[in-house]
Amino acid sequence: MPRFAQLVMGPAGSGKSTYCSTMVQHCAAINRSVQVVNLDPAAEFFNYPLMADIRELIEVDDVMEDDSLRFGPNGGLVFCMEYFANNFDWLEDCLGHVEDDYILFDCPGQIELYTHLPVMKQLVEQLQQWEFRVCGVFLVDSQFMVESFKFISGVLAALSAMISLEIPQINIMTKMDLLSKKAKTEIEKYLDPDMYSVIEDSANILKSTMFKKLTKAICGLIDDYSMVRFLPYDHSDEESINIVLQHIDFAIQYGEDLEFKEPKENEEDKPATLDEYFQDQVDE
Ligand SMILES: Nc1nc2c(ncn2[C@@H]2O[C@H](COP(=O)(O)OP(=O)(O)OP(=O)(O)O)[C@@H](O)[C@H]2O)c(=O)[nH]1
Ligand SMILES: [Mg+2]
Repeated sequence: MPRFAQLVMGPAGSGKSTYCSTMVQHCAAINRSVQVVNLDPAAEFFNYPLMADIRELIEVDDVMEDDSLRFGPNGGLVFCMEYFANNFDWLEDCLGHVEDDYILFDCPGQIELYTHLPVMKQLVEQLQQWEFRVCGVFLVDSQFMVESFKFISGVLAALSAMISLEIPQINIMTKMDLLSKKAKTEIEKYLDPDMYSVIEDSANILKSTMFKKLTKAICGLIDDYSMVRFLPYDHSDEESINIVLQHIDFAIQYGEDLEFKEPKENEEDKPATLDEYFQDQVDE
């Protein structure tokens, strides 16, 4: 029986922890069991129940206060994540083996974790060895995506995570509720981007021919592979949460080989057949 995981990634403050907590609530409402593991050694507050917490293994504050290490906050986080990568057996103990496991990993916001450090890739490989089907969920704040240049750098950040992890990845623009009406119409063209219109937009702003050419080449490359699309996400809109979940389920084929489970109902009230069930509905 496969197990399922979402690796919730993205720049600092993009809404990863909020996403995890709304996803847990949404899944509870539709009767699906989802658990969250905190992988941010600097996190302080959560509004979701934790299945496991990396701070039980190592905390950034301890690393920074250690006289022999003397790290700052970012170096401290990198040290913690490397320590984590050397102690995956801690995670294995925490995860145990629950039937139909579905786990969200709330990752830290340091972008270098998704660009050139090996720890996330090592985590993916380890999860795959434990029979997890892993989907990357890359979040970017929609407020930082409304202009062509910001959009290009957001796409490149999402792409570098995709390339380094080699797993299916769903990209999400968060905080759609914070956009003005004008920005909302503006952003629609960036969700399923036509890179040639992005080139035109940026050409009007750029003065240097050299950078115009570079932007054109980058946009052309993104368009050729058409690998980057974004789903809009608003944590207060059930429909947007549902659409995101459906895309992720599809990417990791969740539900295809689940065993059918009887709903937990009072045996006496339970209709014996589907026909009886529909008849009950009509009678009511
Ligand atoms: N309005 C609005 N605010 C949001 C949304 N998602 C997140 N936020 C807010 O954005 C801020 C940052 O959200 P977090 O979920 O902590 O972001 P994070 O990516 O976990 O941040 P780090 O772990 O520090 O990298 C919080 O104040 C959230 O309430 C959203 O969809 N809409
Ligand atoms: Mg967080």
